[in-house]
Amino acid sequence: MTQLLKIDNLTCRYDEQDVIAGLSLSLNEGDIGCLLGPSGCGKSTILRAIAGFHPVSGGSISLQNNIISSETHNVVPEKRPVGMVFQDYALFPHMTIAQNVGYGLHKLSSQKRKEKVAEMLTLVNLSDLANRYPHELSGGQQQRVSLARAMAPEPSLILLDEPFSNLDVELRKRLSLDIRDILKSLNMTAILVTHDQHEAFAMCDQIGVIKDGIIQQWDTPYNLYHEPVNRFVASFVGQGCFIKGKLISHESFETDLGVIEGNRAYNWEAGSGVDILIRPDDIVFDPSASLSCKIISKTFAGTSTLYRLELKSGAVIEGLFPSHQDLYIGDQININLAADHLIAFQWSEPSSKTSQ
Ligand SMILES: Nc1ncnc2c1ncn2[C@@H]1O[C@H](COP(=O)(O)OP(=O)(O)OP(=O)(O)O)[C@@H](O)[C@H]1O
Repeated sequence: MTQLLKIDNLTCRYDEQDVIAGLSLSLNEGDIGCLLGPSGCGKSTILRAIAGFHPVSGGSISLQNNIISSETHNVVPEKRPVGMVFQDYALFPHMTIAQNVGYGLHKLSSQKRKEKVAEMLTLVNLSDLANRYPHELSGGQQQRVSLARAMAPEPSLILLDEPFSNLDVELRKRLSLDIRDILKSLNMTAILVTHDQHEAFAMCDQIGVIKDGIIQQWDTPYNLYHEPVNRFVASFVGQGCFIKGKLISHESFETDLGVIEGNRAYNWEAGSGVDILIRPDDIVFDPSASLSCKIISKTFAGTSTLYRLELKSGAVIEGLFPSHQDLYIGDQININLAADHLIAFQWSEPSSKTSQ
């Protein structure tokens, strides 16, 4: 695997105030990375720094082993092999779709430009609309044009800044998968900025969860969900809640769900107080199980239903059960814990989301 992008100890500031602090990550060629985090955490600033629109006040950004941004060296945006796709599509309204896609191809002969535009429009499945103007297209079609325009000059890296946020939920889902397929078919490397974790999970190979300008974890979607490195990532990514427990051996805890075994060793002292992350899919409805709880609320979600469950101790957890089994608020039911990945945090760490 060849590394394409390397961000090393990056610091960016506005008005003397650091908004990105010591951020490092790397992305391999052909991978789709994601910057995920709450509003204002610094995602767009990082993307703007990679594109060359925001100066770097510390650290560096390298593309194909060449530094493109540092405190002392800044390659201008138009000289960077980087394409951008914006939230509002940013198409030129007075140009046809074909002219928009061909905009960055002025170095090619007119024949080659025509061929490239046709190739790109075929790729995004819009060949029939080449002579229309942007206002004659739907939002999803305009965003596909925007992607075709960004890809046409064959940049090394595509940056996508909240590209689906103007679209409705169903279209977002479909288009994010379409765009992933298109990028993968060309082995393009890309970075997506979003605050929507479902989009990040569906599209990306690597995701960086960012809080207050600091990257908390840069990892695969699977690891972010199952192996979050801290409480913020555990709370921000996926659903779940924490139950209180006590470490009784390096791998087992005494909790309101009984004694539970982890899949990793914790080197804390026996008796240490911990919060244990319980995902809704870790809880299995099982009439023959010995652990009982009461349903206090339910949210229907199509193929599954999310139940809030109160344990005898008063602690509340969530369980996600297939919706063909309809259970009622107030029902006393029996459950099992089936967690392959048990994540615990010591009480000394600041708590952000607990069940009690
Ligand atoms: N031009 C500016 N001048 C001063 N501060 C700014 C400026 N632009 C952004 N900021 C601040 O920098 C921080 C990071 O902003 P940024 O836009 O990168 O966040 P974001 O994660 O992309 O947010 P969102 O998801 O809301 O777009 C925020 O605290 C924001 O208020």
